[in-house]
Amino acid sequence: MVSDDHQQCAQSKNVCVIGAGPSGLAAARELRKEGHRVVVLEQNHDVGGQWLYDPNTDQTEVHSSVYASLRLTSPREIMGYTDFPFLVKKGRDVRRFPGHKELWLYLKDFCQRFGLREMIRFNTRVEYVGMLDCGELIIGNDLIKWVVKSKEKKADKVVEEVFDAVVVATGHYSYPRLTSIKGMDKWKRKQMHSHIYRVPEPFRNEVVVVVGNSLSGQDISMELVEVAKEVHLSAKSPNISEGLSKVISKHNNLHLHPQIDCLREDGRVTFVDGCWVTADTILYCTGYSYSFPFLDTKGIVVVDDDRVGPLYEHTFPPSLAPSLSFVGIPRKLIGFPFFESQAKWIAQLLSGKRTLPSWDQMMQSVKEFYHSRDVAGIPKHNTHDIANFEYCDRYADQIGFPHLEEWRKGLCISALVNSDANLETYRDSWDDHELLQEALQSPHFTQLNAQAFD
Ligand SMILES: Cc1cc2nc3c(=O)[nH]c(=O)nc-3n(C[C@H](O)[C@H](O)[C@H](O)COP(=O)(O)OP(=O)(O)OC[C@H]3O[C@@H](n4cnc5c(N)ncnc54)[C@H](O)[C@@H]3O)c2cc1C
Repeated sequence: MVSDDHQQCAQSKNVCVIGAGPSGLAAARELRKEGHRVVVLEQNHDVGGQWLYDPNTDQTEVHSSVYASLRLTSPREIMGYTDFPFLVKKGRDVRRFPGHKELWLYLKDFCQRFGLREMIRFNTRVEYVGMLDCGELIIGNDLIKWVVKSKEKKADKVVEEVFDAVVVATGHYSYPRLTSIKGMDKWKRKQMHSHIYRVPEPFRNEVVVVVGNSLSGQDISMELVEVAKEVHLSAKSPNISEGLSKVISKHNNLHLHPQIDCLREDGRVTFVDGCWVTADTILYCTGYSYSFPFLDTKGIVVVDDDRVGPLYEHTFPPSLAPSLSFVGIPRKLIGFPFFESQAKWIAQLLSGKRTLPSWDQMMQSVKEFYHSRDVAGIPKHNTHDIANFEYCDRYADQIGFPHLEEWRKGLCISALVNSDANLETYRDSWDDHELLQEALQSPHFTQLNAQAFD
């Protein structure tokens, strides 16, 4: 284990990071590097967040939505943190798109390498975060302090602590986004969300309706067809990818339908085109909602139709910055390096090395961002979908963080294009060999390779 060099910073703060998933780990590391005193509170028994697979779905609250067969949708080369490549390791899952466990092991290696575990209190769930009542509310400056109440598993006692700053890194793939369908409450057969789907076996010989054809909907349908009697995939749009069309034409028991119109008490599921099937199970692959049940900001930060706001650059609520921040809110970007850039920014703001724009400027920026999304016809619930490398580079510029390497961008796009055309095979067969060579010959792999596991 080699710990990072810690800076002596003039304004060292007591910081609580909530969550030890990929974004919380990046935050903890950068905060400590900057000289802050860091405590990470993690409800689970280990690091990894989504990547800590949890086969038990019968308990009331499960964090991870990862299913047993899940393999990465992005190639491993683009997944790593900027100075810790996600290398192929002997005796492990060496595939380019490895299974979920390999990413979990990578995150454990990351913690080991940089000595992060010592900052983490495991099995400790945060139940409340709120501003310390200082008599009057002092908004927008350093004097806000935060009360964090947490509870250790199997202990009754709630521990109350006060911090100078809180970084929320609790992820957003754990609270199912449920659709509302006519007759849903009266439909007596099995209805479940992909959040608690793990293996196909319980659906053997069943007729299953899968709602939603996003990544999980497609993946799960593809494995269900091997055991279920029939799989009926209900998609919002009739425009499906070439890859999905190929899969459907290959399997006699996989059928595509439009949206569901209503559910009937006798088990019928009727689609908007009038077709119907009698199903045993409806599996909702309808995505996830942002939720921070522990967070009390007196209404300053709210979640409105999956818009968490107002957040300056998806990270800081202007009225509470920099003492309250969020890492990992944006979707549809290359996650780990972005989390690092967010973490660095937060750490440097807290130490006083950098300053934020004025409250007015931050609010104006948020407003302009919302307006640009409205004009582009992007629904509010997709506020945090970035899908834009330029945004990541602009974000990085604010703190002098390196831009995403061109090969990272290229490999990300080639995987997306390949999955679109070859849904069933893209994780095992590809044609981006030149880009891959470029990546493997880049400093990320050639210079950091030796350091990563020395
Ligand atoms: C099915 C699925 C497939 C995915 N595939 C990919 C992929 O191929 N590539 C990719 O880049 N991303 C993928 N993702 C996205 C994935 O979520 C991110 O890679 C990453 O895990 C986000 O990290 P995070 O730390 O922000 O959140 P998480 O990984 O969710 O970690 C949050 C942590 O916070 C903890 N926590 C939450 N609430 C509390 C509390 N109250 N108190 C204490 N601790 C708390 C949780 O236990 C958890 O450890 C996938 C997600 C899902 C669900």
